[in-house]
Amino acid sequence: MARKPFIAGNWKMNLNHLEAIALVQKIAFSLPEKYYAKVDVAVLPPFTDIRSIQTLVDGDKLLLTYGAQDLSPHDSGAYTGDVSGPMLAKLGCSYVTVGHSERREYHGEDDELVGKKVRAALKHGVKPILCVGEKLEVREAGGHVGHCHEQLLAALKGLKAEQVRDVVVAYEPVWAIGTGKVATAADAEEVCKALRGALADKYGAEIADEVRVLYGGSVKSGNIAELVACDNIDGALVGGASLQAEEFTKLCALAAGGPLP
Ligand SMILES: O=C(CO)COP(=O)(O)O
Repeated sequence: MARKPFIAGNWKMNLNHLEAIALVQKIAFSLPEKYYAKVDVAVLPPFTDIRSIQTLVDGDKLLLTYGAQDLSPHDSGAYTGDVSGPMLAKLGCSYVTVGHSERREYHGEDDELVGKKVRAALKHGVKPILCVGEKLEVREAGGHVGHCHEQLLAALKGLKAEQVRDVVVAYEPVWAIGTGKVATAADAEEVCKALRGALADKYGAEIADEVRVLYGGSVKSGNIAELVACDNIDGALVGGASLQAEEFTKLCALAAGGPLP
């Protein structure tokens, strides 16, 4: 089946709500509506920006969607500093990243917690973008496919096949994030193909065929075309390049198959 490419901009801890409005306005202005027939585009800003973006997207009826970068596994309660799935749903979030390597590294998130967050997102109709990826030493030892496979299945544990349809998987090799070292298209395809294969074995070919598998790690307008040309790479989770309107627009247009606007 032909999966529609998907480009998600993970802003990480960048841009206040005023800067967020300016960036989304620029993207909306420079990427004409016709491109959205061929590519889905989302931005994933910090929590403090989401309400402003919701107002802008709703007010101007933009085709771009948005989401968050994390959520609590709980729906409400005494969890100081956390933000819940129902809160994100109320803000119109379509997506939430879960299991990003920066959360695994700086907040000690393990596969069990990541799995709880995946379930919390699905419960409230927010699609989780489940990130998996190996560190450099794992790749050098040749363990990358096995490592990502394990992270994927551990986070999806307990889900019904029907629920897995709504999960987006993102393969983000840790050594390629923010380093300018992009995995070659062949390296990325090897893992994305294996992840889709694991989904097919566990949940059936039909579901595996539908799930979008993204690549992330130093994606730019200069390398997006060869990545999305791979059979099993359905788009990208973009960090640094998603903070520049012109570069991000170019990248989205190329993922749509061009031409540049
Ligand atoms: O972590 C990433 C997206 O989630 C990738 O970040 P960069 O595109 O800045 O390498």
